[in-house]
Amino acid sequence: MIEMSAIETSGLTKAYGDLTAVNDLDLVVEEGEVFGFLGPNGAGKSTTINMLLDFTRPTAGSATVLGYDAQAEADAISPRVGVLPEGFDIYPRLSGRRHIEFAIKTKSATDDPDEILERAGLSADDAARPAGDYSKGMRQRLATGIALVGDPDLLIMDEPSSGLDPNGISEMQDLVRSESERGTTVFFSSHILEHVEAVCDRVGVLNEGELVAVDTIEGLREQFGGGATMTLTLAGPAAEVRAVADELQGVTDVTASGRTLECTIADPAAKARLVTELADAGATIRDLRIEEVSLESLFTALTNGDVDDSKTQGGPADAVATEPEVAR
Ligand SMILES: Nc1ncnc2c1ncn2[C@@H]1O[C@H](COP(=O)(O)OP(=O)(O)OP(=O)(O)O)[C@@H](O)[C@H]1O
Repeated sequence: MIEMSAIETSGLTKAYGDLTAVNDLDLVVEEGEVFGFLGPNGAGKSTTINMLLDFTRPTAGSATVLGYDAQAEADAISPRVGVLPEGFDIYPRLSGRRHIEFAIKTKSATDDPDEILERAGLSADDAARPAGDYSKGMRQRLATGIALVGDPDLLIMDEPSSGLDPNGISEMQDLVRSESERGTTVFFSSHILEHVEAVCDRVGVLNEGELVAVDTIEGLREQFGGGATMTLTLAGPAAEVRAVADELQGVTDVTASGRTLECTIADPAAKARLVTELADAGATIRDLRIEEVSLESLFTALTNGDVDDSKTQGGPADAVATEPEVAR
């Protein structure tokens, strides 16, 4: 069998007049991956998804989804893809269960509605109630259930955690994990880094229509972050053992003051090595604190134009990762 990527775009571009919403996007999402598609509001995430689903036609470039051409073979794609759209309309008077039954019928699928409801996290009682009475979280679960109908090979979720409380977010993340375990590829778009990093194998960061980074979160930290800071409290004077830290590869900056040794760690593997080597040198470590580079600052650095000037247009980011959710 030929290796196939779940999503592959090549030079994918969408311009609205003077505005280039998506610019020359080359992206590969492997089968079985949970891929986070990250970017501030207006970065072009929804436009990209709309092109993958043939809701919008690209101005240039092409895309394949599950091996099919997104434009020429859209009919082959839609039955194999589950979509959780950014905004989701319900029929207020229909029960959640009826929504699911309707989706099964429309897709000519053979799913058991109860099984779908369970996977989406809607209880039988809630499923019997009119969807018009649902909370934001319950609506989101219903929309997810609908996306799961037909056992899709690819699940595309546009801002799935938008408007959810922390509990709802963690349920959504559990769902992504369990669908991924079933073998489904998940493409998860969000403007909030934390929501993405908890579930994604890799992330792609989109800014002003351009892909500014694709990597694992760990990889992004190493590539763009200032690493971690390790603060050790020793039993004796830190100056006596600071040479150990100075000489260790992956440790870039060392300060010794009193019994405190503070080290900047560039290579994650250096953390454990530092502890071992200090102990070998006879130091007693009384306490240890590690501060990772904050994810927000990483995301801000990636989307405010100072990572790679040749790729970004500069100018402030439209939004920051910590921006509170606004109801749509
Ligand atoms: N139909 C359209 N006509 C004109 N401009 C559009 C259209 N759709 C999107 N845009 C513009 O394209 C850019 C990208 O929008 P898009 O909705 O893809 O971003 P996004 O990353 O999904 O943002 P959000 O997180 O806010 O949904 C924005 O500047 C938006 O205003």
